[in-house]
Amino acid sequence: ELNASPASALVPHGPGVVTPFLPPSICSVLELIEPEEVYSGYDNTQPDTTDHLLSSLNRLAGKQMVRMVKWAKVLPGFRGLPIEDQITLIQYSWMCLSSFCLSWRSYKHTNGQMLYFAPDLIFNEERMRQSAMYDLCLGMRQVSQEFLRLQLTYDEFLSMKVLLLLSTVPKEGLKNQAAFEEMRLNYVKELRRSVGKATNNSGQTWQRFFQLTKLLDAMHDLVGNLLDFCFYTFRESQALKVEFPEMLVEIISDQIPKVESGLTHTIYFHKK
Ligand SMILES: Cc1noc(COc2cccc(F)c2F)c1-c1ccc(CNS(=O)(=O)C2(C)CC2)cc1
Repeated sequence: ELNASPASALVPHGPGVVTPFLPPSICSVLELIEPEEVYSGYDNTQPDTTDHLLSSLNRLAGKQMVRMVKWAKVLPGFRGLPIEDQITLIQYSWMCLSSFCLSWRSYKHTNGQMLYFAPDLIFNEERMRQSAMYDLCLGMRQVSQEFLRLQLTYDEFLSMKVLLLLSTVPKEGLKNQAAFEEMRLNYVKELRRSVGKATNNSGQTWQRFFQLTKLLDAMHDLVGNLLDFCFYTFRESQALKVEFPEMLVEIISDQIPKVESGLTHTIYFHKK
């Protein structure tokens, strides 16, 4: 239990004064390790053509992936998993994590009105249409509007994000399934704690926990459609003139066969 404060760990503070040493809470570590916002480097002097928008999104996604891997490596509990399981979990959940962070930025910066991919790449309705992903963009904007309706807190967002990293696994199980399940349970408890804080542990706590876990389940359906679009664009990238950075090429080419041969399993909180 990462949060328990061992009574014995009292730090003497000069003669007679003892200040209890409390390990940092999980939520304070999650806040500390959260990556900074990334700029896309979008060239606004160029026209908003579909290939220019999508290639810029891909360049941005590649930069985000570098920070996502660094984040996972310092995520409490993640280092304790076998390296193969770490790679599998990131490979299976990168689109889900990227979309969830997009929804949070869109909620925080535009109140869910636009898609805030980056400070220099914000999608209004016109760009959503131009991107050839209008419906996907609308779906993502709905998630950020749900954050607004719920007034999602930062700590709830951070623990939900870790649960998304731990929600898509190989059908035949991970190398160390037990270690994974223990880590996942710790973050379900962490989400429960964050929800308790957000509701002042009132009678609303369980209702809110239900709503947030429903929202996590809904993310997977939206991201499934995004992945279909991603795999299509990736396969037709030459014809569509959409560039993919090396980081994405590696992840997507590894992920396509596994997803398309049904080797992945998504863990839902609620039955369909
Ligand atoms: C960056 C970034 N910030 O959030 C997201 C995920 O969310 C969405 C991405 C696109 C449309 C949406 F409506 C989303 F909600 C990304 C992101 C960008 C590109 C790729 C891979 N490229 S791709 O083939 O999927 C594509 C999109 C270029 C066509 C993967 C993630």
